[in-house]
Amino acid sequence: MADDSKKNILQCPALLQYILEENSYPREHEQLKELRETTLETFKYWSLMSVPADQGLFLSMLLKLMNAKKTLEIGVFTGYSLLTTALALPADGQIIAVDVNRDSFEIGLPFIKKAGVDHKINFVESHGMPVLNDLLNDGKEGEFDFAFVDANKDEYIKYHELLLKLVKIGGIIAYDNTLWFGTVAQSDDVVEEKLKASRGHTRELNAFLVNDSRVEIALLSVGDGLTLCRRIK
Ligand SMILES: C[S@@+](CC[C@H](N)C(=O)[O-])C[C@H]1O[C@@H](n2cnc3c(N)ncnc32)[C@H](O)[C@@H]1O
Repeated sequence: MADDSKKNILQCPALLQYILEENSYPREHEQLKELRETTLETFKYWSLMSVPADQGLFLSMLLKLMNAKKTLEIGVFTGYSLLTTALALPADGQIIAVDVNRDSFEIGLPFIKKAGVDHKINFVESHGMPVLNDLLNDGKEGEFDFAFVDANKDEYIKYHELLLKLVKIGGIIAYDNTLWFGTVAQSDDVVEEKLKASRGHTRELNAFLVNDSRVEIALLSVGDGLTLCRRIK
């Protein structure tokens, strides 16, 4: 099984294997499967950065239920969540996808092209904050139906303030990894050193969102934790 097993809130490997192998992989788009396998071969352990297949199926259904057309993504890596989004949007859908590293996006790009959805994607090699600020300065307030944030945890709260302006009322902002390997529920002294900083940022984000009356929230225990924020103000 792919490294999906390591960064997942389900702590029961057999159950996770059942969900992935007997439910999600059989329904995964052929190009998503190829992208996932190439990511695993290329990045080995670090392929766990990709959104897992069960979460991908959920995101796809959500985007279709919302009739989403214009979306934002911060944190592309090789493009599993990006290709998932591009496949779910209508033919005239548009995604602004931002990542500081173009090289990993290029690894996934052939599969995005093979799936015939590259025309929906505008990839921007940049940090997330300047792109969001530019969009606001260009008058794109309220233009987006959906935003997916899967990047540097230390800026999620800053992204939130800008995304609340860019995403329309009724639209959804989704934050990935909001359970951070389950460490959010552990005491600091038992958490592995390399996970500590993002654990702190994630706990801060979760506490912030609970008190944010501008959004309705749902923290889903899928993948590594996914928080949906529906803008209501
Ligand atoms: C967990 S991976 C994204 C995985 C991706 N959503 C997928 O399904 O494959 C995180 C990505 O965030 C990018 N990143 C890190 N800091 C960033 C920043 N400040 N702005 C934009 N992207 C950033 C990294 O280069 C990396 O590709």
